[in-house]
Amino acid sequence: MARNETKARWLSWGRRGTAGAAIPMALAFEGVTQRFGEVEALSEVTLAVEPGEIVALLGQSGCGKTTLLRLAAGVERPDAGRVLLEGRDVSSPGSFVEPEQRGVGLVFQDYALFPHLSVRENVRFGLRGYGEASADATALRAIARVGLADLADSYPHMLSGGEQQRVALARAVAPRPGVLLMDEPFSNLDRRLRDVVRDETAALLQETGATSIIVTHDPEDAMRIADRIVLMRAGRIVQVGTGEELYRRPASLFAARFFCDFTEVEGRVSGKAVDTPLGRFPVKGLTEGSDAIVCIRPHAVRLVPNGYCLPGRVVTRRFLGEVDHILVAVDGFDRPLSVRASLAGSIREGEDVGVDIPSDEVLVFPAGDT
Ligand SMILES: Nc1ncnc2c1ncn2[C@@H]1O[C@H](COP(=O)(O)OP(=O)(O)OP(=O)(O)O)[C@@H](O)[C@H]1O
Repeated sequence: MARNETKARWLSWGRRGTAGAAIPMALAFEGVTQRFGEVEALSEVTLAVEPGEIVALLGQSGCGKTTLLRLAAGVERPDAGRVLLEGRDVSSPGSFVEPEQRGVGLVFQDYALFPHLSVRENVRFGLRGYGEASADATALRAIARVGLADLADSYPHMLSGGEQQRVALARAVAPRPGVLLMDEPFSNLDRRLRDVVRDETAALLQETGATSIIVTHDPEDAMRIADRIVLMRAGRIVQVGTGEELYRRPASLFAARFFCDFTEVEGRVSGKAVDTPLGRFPVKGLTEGSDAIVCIRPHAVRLVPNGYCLPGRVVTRRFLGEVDHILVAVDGFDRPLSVRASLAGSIREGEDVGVDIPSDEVLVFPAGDT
C-alpha cells in the first residue's frame, strides 16, 4: 500500500478499538519476511516485545525499520511469518486483524496533523468511538499533558515543529492504546529541541505504560528513550540489548561503529594479542595469524606527560564545552588518534605528550567483520 494512502486510511479509521484499552500488550514477530518486488525488506525477523517495554528499532536508512513498524500496525501483511498481539495471531499470510481492531497507536514521521482542524479537533479525531463530552475531556487532558493547553484552539500551521510533534503524540496516546508505534518521531526537530522533546516523550511513554516501538537512525535517541535497542541491518536483526550492552559489548564491528567514533587500527593476531602500530592488545577467540581491527574509544585514551607510554604530538585541539576533542599524531601510525578529554586548557597544539591506551578499554574484531 502506498505510504500516503496508508496514512489517510489509518487516520480515518479513528482507532475505535483502542478506547479504554490502557493495558500494555505483548507484541511479537515470528520469522517475518517482507518483500517488495526484488527487495527483501525483512528477512525472517523474530522479536518479542514485553508488555510496557520501550523498544527502539535502530539502523541505517533502508534496513527495514519502518516496514517492521507497519507490519505491527497492520498496514502491511507479511509474505511469511506472523505478528502476534497478546499471543494472538494478527497478521500472517493466512489471517489478518484489521488495524483499527488492534488497539495500536501510530505517530507518523511528519506528524500527519490535519491542517484544517485545531489542536483539540486533531486530538479528538483519534477518539471517535467516545461520546461527545468524554472525547472532549479526554482530548483536553492529553493536550494538557503535553503542555499545550493554551494552544488547544490553534491550528497546526500556527505551531512550532516541537509543538506539532506534541500534538501528534497527544493524538496517539489519548485513546490509551496498548501498543504505541512511532516512526522517527524526532527527526524533524533541531538538535536542542530534539533533546527536550525526546525527554518529554520518554516521560510520557513511561507514564502511559504502553508497549512502545520507536524507529530511529540515531543511537542517542535509542539509548535515551528505550529499554532495549534492536539493531537492524539489511532486513535482519543483528543485535538486541540495552543501550549499555550494545555500547560496551557490540557483537560486531558494524554494531560497534554505530555507537562510537572509534580510531580503528589494523593489526595481526599473534600469541593471544594483536600487534598494532599503537601497541599490543590482548584478544580472545581470534585465529592465530589472522588480521584484526582494534577499536579505540576517544574518551578511553589518556594523555600523560611526555616521556611516558607512547610518544605523541598534539595536532589539533577543539573546545567542545564539557570535553575537548584532540587529534594526536603517534609515531608509526599513519592517521591521527582521536581523543576526547576534559583537560581544563592544559594541553596546547604542537605539544609533545605521552599516550596511554588502556587495553581493557579497546574492542577487537576480526578484519572484514563489517
Ligand atoms: N512500499 C514499498 N515499495 C517498494 N519498496 C519498499 C516499500 N517500502 C519499503 N521498501 C523498501 O524496503 C526496504 C526497507 O525500507 P524501510 O522503509 O522499512 O527502511 P527504513 O529502515 O525504515 O529506512 P528509512 O530510515 O530510510 O525510513 C528499502 O529498500 C525500501 O526501499
